[in-house]
Amino acid sequence: MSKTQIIINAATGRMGKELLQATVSDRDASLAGAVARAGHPMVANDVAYLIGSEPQGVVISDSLANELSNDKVLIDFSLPDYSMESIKSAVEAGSPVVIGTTGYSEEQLTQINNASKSIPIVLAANYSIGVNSLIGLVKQATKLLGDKADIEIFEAHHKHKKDAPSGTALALGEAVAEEKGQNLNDIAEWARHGDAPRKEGTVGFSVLRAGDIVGTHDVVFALNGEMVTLRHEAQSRQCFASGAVTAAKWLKDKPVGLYNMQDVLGL
Ligand SMILES: NC(=O)C1=CN([C@@H]2O[C@H](COP(=O)(O)OP(=O)(O)OC[C@H]3O[C@@H](n4cnc5c(N)ncnc54)[C@H](OP(=O)(O)O)[C@@H]3O)[C@@H](O)[C@H]2O)C=CC1
Ligand SMILES: O=C(O)C1=N[C@H](C(=O)O)C[C@H](O)C1
Repeated sequence: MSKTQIIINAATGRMGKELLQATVSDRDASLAGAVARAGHPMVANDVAYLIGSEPQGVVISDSLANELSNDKVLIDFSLPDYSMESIKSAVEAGSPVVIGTTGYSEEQLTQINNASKSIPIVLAANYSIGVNSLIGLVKQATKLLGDKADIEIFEAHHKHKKDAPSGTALALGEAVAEEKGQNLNDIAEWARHGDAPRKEGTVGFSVLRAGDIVGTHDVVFALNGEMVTLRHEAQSRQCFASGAVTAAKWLKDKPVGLYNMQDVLGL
């Protein structure tokens, strides 16, 4: 079986570097390109400078369009506006895309859905096997306790994270809402301040941003006198990066369409 050729977008980012490392370490993948912002000091250098490895023979480019082709899978963990431009380039080139970026608007999500009519796309707020298993556990707990318990979702991330709540917290909230047969927007309490008692049947969200926390998510089911907490704690970014490379290998020969990490893992 031929190796999956992968292009890493936003290669100089926290996840970009982790994705380069995961790609070069995977025996069934080959790093076919790496892209950074035009003017970034790393452009025109070998990716080895970003991951502290032997030279890889892959020079960091500042033009995504020049790197893309339909036999290469793009992995994009960047920021929503730039990511949308990148997905447009992928549609023009016919390249499959694994999207890890979070914080999209409803309109951007609709555009991604439209793009998936031309190219295969995996979209997931979290590529770790742990979080994707947690989603199933949360559905099960909601089935058992959802009509009796107060459900709260807490997430903690590093101080540089831009979007809140995290994409993963939203996906966990969607899992609860789906199991309750409701829309998340109808039952979510996004913030509390001042005179703000809990409303029956809502799902409360709380967010912490501090230091270099990689990512922690709790889903709490609180009853009178007892509480069940389901927690995922990422101890490094490796779990996200290796999951995204797994998704790229899975996506390579798939028909056009929009997939998620549950599809990739067969969960
Ligand atoms: N799905 C998952 O499993 C995970 C998702 N994420 C998500 O991935 C995304 C990235 O996270 P992280 O790596 O921590 O963030 P960083 O801020 O470290 O990286 C963002 C990258 O995007 C690049 N970028 C942004 N705008 C542009 C632009 N206009 N042109 C070119 N490059 C651009 C930045 O380049 P520059 O530095 O030059 O500005 C940077 O390399 C976030 O949305 C995060 O939530 C994170 C972890 C796991
Ligand atoms: O920005 C991050 O770091 C992370 N973002 C993703 C999210 O928004 O859920 C996944 C992970 O928690 C790390």
